[in-house]
Amino acid sequence: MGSSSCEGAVVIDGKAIANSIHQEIAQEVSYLWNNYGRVPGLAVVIVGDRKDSQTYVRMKRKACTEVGMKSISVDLPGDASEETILDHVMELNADPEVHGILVQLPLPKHVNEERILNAISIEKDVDGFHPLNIGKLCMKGREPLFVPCTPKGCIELLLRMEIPIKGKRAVVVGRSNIVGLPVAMLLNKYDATVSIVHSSTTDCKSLVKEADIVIAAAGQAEMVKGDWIKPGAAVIDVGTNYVKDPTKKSGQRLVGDVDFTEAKKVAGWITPVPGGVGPMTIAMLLKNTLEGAKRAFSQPEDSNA
Ligand SMILES: Nc1nc(=O)c2c([nH]1)NC[C@@H]1CN(c3ccc(C(=O)N[C@@H](CCC(=O)O)C(=O)O)cc3)C=[N+]21
Repeated sequence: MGSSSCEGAVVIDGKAIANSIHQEIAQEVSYLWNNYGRVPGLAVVIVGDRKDSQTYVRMKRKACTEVGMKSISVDLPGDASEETILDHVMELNADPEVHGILVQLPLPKHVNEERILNAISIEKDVDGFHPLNIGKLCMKGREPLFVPCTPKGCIELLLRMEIPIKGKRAVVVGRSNIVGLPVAMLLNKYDATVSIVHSSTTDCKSLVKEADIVIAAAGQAEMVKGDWIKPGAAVIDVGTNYVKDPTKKSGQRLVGDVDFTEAKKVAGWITPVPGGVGPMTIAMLLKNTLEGAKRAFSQPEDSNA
């Protein structure tokens, strides 16, 4: 399970792997219900009506209820003030039925994103975006309370496909706070030798070509070409770029940061878009929420315990 291959690389079936993780989580949720009489709760906050954000938020809320968790929805108008959003975060921080808080990004331009993310209780920071959680992720011998979902999903794919990490060369394309940087730090924790390439790197291609593991997270449609890939490498494509496609009813098509058709011919493993990292991001969000709930339930001072 979890892969298929006819020509070239093994295509990693992220959707199938995410589905089996959902099943594992659903079992743990029913165990918690049977033993504690409580279920994990995930609050998803959305500000404004961006179409892509609404799609992702809908998927997160649906996945949450499907595994038996409680979904708490906070939908605010695009002109909601920073104070209003902060008030909602504070209320969720104090709510004993909420174990995870996700504020969908990007926030409207008038809102200071950093201020909102800093206000989320680190015990409920299921996105893993709080600076304290990111800081611990980077430090030797320290463990954050939560690892960011997309980076955690990339590692989970490598682990479940039994792709070796220790001692291997990994190259991360992109250095965003939510994917590139944390995934590089995680690969470092798993003892890969990690390089990060970005918009100011002079020769991305030759660096990527040395990699046993490539994580493409630059947000540039199909920028990683087939001839950038070392034969047999594992290629994990984090990109979610919508490009114009007049042959589609919607007029657009979702593509990754990797030229899939060409890279598949040389890689050892490759993730498709869609159906690769995307579903894993949601599976890891549920996993983080479950972990947060288990920590809360095992605390004697927890108000509902
Ligand atoms: N606070 C916050 N946390 C996030 O984790 C977060 C966020 N903000 N803002 C936006 C990005 C994006 N993101 C995705 C989640 C699932 C898919 C996913 O499941 N994609 C499907 C396809 C979906 C489609 O067809 O549009 C797939 O790749 O197969 C993609 C992207 C989470 N993000």
